[in-house]
Amino acid sequence: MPHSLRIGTRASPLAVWQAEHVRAALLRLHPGMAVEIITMTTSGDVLLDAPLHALGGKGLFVKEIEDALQQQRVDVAVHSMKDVPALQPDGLEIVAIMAREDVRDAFVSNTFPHPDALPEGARVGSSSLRRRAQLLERYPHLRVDDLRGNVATRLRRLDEGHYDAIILAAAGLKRLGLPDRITHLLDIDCSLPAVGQGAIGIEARSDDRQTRELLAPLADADTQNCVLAERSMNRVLGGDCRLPVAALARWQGSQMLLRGLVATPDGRRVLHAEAKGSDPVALGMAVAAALVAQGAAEIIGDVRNA
Ligand SMILES: NCc1[nH]cc(CCC(=O)O)c1CC(=O)O
Repeated sequence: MPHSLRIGTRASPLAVWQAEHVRAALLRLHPGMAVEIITMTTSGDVLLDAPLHALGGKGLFVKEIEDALQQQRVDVAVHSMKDVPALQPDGLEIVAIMAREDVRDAFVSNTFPHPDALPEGARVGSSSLRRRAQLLERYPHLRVDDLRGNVATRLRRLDEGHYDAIILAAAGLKRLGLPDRITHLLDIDCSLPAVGQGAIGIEARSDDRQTRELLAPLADADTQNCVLAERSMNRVLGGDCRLPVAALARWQGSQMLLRGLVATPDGRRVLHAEAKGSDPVALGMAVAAALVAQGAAEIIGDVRNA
């Protein structure tokens, strides 16, 4: 057992909470181990003015941390799986995905109890094309405006009156001890979550066997298979968190049910597909193929070129 381990993470309060969650789990297994958390700023944190989907390059929130991992400045990287691109860089591996928090999106408003209550022209803050598309499909009378920044920043912008409501991941609000800010949890039929939403991923160097073995027990097999299925779908579609792509896998007995969605950002075309299976990679590929058969590749191509 190494006597010390360095965890790299973004500096946002949510990211630090997640890194501390990993540290606490490690210390339960190995009391007395020295686990240091090293925070870093990523380009996703710096480039706050541009809407997320307009920024080139994938993995804005993970790249700098992965660089530190490859350069051995840290031994472990902790990420929100939602922010981890479909393709892994050479030499790095997600060695464990922990048990999932609430996967749903949360509607947060100081005025309106439910999105049904939003009047014509109400302003909803979200920079996610996935959330925008699903909101506009159901509520075409709304105005969806960009909103970036960490959870506290977004809540402050809402409280300052820049928006009538905002949409955030329930997982982030719960982890930060802010569940009271959730006005209404959106059913997955209204807002299918992002690939990997609510799951924490732990990454290490592929050749660092000792660290990998240390981390392996933190994995939750059920969550890991679900996230694997979602990511398998996303990999086929070439999706990342900037695209209007959603997926959620859940266990139903001995099988997973994977639901996938691809939409135009205006919500006028929304493609759905679902399938059941127990092999996560095959399941993801099957749902992706069903979406492609309905025109998903064209929608994604148009968004990329926009
Ligand atoms: N894109 C930022 C991000 N990455 C992960 C979460 C929430 C936590 C999670 O989904 O695990 C958030 C904030 C949000 O979408 O509201």
